[in-house]
Amino acid sequence: MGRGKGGKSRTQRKHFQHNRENVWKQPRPESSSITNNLFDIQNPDFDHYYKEQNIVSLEEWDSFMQVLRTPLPAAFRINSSSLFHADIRSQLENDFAPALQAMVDEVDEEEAIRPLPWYPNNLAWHSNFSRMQLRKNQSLKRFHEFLKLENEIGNITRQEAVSMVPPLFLDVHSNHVVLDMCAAPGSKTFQLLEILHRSTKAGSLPDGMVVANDLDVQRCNLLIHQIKRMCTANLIVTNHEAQHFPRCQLNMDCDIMGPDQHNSQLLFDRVLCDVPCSGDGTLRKAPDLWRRWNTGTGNGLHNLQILVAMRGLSLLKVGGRMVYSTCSINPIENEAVIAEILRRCEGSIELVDVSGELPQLICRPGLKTWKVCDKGKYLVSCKEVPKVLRNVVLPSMFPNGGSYQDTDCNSNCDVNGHSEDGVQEAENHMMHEFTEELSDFPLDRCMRLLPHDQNSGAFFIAVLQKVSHLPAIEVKIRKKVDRQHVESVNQGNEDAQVLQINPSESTRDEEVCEQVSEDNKNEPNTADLKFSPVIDEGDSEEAQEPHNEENMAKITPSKRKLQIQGKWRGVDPVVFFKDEAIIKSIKAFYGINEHFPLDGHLLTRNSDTSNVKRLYYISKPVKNVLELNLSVGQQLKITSVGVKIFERQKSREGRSVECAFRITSEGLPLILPHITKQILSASPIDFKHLLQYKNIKFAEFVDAKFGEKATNLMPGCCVVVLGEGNRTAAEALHVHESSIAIACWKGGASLTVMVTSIECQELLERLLMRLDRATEKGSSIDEK
Ligand SMILES: C[S@@+](CC[C@H](N)C(=O)[O-])C[C@H]1O[C@@H](n2cnc3c(N)ncnc32)[C@H](O)[C@@H]1O
Repeated sequence: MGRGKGGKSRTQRKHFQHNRENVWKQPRPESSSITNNLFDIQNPDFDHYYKEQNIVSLEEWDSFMQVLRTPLPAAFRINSSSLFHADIRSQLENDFAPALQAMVDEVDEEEAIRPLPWYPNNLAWHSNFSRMQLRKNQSLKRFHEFLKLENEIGNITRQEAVSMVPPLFLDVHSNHVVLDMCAAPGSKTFQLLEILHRSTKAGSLPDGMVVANDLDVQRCNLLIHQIKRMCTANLIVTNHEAQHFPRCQLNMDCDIMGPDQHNSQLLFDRVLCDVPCSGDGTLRKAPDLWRRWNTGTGNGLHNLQILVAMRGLSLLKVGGRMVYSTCSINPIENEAVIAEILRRCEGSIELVDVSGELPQLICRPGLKTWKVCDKGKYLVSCKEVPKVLRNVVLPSMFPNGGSYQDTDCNSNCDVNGHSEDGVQEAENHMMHEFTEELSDFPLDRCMRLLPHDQNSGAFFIAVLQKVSHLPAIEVKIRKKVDRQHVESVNQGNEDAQVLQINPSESTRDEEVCEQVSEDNKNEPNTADLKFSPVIDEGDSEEAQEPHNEENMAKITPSKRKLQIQGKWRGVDPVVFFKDEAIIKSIKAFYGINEHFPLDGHLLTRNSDTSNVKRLYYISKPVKNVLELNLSVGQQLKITSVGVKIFERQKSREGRSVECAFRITSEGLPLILPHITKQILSASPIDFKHLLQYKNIKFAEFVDAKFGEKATNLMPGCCVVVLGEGNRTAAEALHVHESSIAIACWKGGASLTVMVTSIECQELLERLLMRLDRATEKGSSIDEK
């Protein structure tokens, strides 16, 4: 195929330089991108604030700011679960890297593209081009097209380099149940799923799973769209406020989880807490943030961040790990949050030193001291905060925390140091000379990634380990609900076919405790509120939460109202599909072996099970969670679950065949190793023709035998595997000759491909590249 090779062409180089100049018009680095013409890339408040915080030493300040003002180089990750990940890596190493390098050699000393040294197996790449350059520069067109196509297909994910770090520190194993609390748009969820699937053999599914949650429905949909490319049966997507993520806790004596799963609450081995933040670590990517930057944003998010992190820790198993991360530079959203949760957890949580885990990653220790700023006023201790500011400046923002109850100092003074009786306490805070606080916690174990260290965005990461149950923390606002005599009744899940999702109209109303909603996140609640939703496993009020209607009468009316409202509004129900006749017909038609259980693993999102259009496959751990969720009154608001595996063929042809359910592209990789009928192996040339022409008459296949076999298939859906032609599909799969396969429709006289055009195009290109390589290899062997 006529793909460009790495040779240096003078015209190309000239063209590249010309285009590059078009993009980077101004002298670097002060204003080095088109975007920088549009936005003011400075903000005196930002400079002042971060100089006060000693984010970097004064000697480093200029280089820090210089890099922060340049556009962010694009980075991307090869999805290790893709069939073609090795092909793509090799294409980058052997084709794009030398070709792009040849273009930039005389312009720049930095490598055009290179693998990120700290990311395993050369699967993550840094490019020395900003997104804008990739879009505008003609010479980069081929590379840009490649990135776009592979991203769409799901072979790569375009993601900021530093954002790839948190999942790596989570130490996920294939049997872990993982919660991604603020997951959308899903780049880290994707990574977590990849890690989970990494060590599972073809044809089997991991014992673990991911619950990806986000507050924003639209962003949840983005995540679903992203992850669809992954074809996983081990994911549930939920839509809750993370700080009120349901506990799904059963009465302790129940053991509905089966002998291999003793938990009666949905607890997690790993939690990723990538909280909403002010995002000033992304200034290189979003320069409009310069204009909007102010200290209020971080201050306003601090309390929500604590609540989300505390909820995450309470849902974490003892011994489990949680990673807290933000793309903010601000210590109020970072170290202050970590210090506060360590304070609240009283030794049950440890901050882990992971500095040796990714030795090539350049990171700096977390800060141990910082200041709180409100509207230009800098405060070093909560004792210094005047009464009028106590709603916005919380004690938890200071290195040593504290409480306004413990301090009467300044209590009569307003923000300018005026006391209530009108007498000015001149320079009040000066008089008291509060000393800067230094946190006692080992906050230096937190990690700060800064832009000028490795030409990236900025990020903050803290790794936390739960060493024992959390202490029960005082909840002031929580209404008293007497549930002592309430028995938790576990409605037998085996006869409940329909999982009609949780009886509550809104997540906000779901719990009785005080909460900070997304809407009022910039207005922190009363500062001395020792609120925390933390009541750990076992001693939680919710531990005895009743879920049958009889018991509803014993709890508060408002709670009862919420519990019996029916399914979540606007969300499709999750229904176990149990139509034996259909399941039997699918099994028989495709000859699905017993290693791939369908019973209990198929779902629909339609309560009218007589008219099911799509069937979703779920893995065993997902099944366990759904069953638990059913038993606890369907607390989870599930927007997506499992992988679409079968779809009813609506056409006239579909109605006349023995099995109207066709295998979907997403479901094919999952079921492929388990089907024994309706499957054929095609020679590369016939496979290629199928992708090229989409529909081929039986008589027109190059391999006449293949045409014959295709004629003998039952009418309806079938699968064509790329093989060497003379093997059966089962043999082809068995010898790992290939797991490249496509779903087709066997009609009266021809085979029709049932794959989208873009997938066909990508598959065709990959196939042609492999054929090219095989031919090259063959000819070099011949030459030898
Ligand atoms: C930093 S982004 C997460 C990025 C994501 N982890 C990724 O890697 O693609 C923060 C997310 O938190 C969500 N969010 C904001 N407030 C939330 C809350 N109270 N509970 C759950 N999610 C929330 C936002 O919708 C946003 O998608």
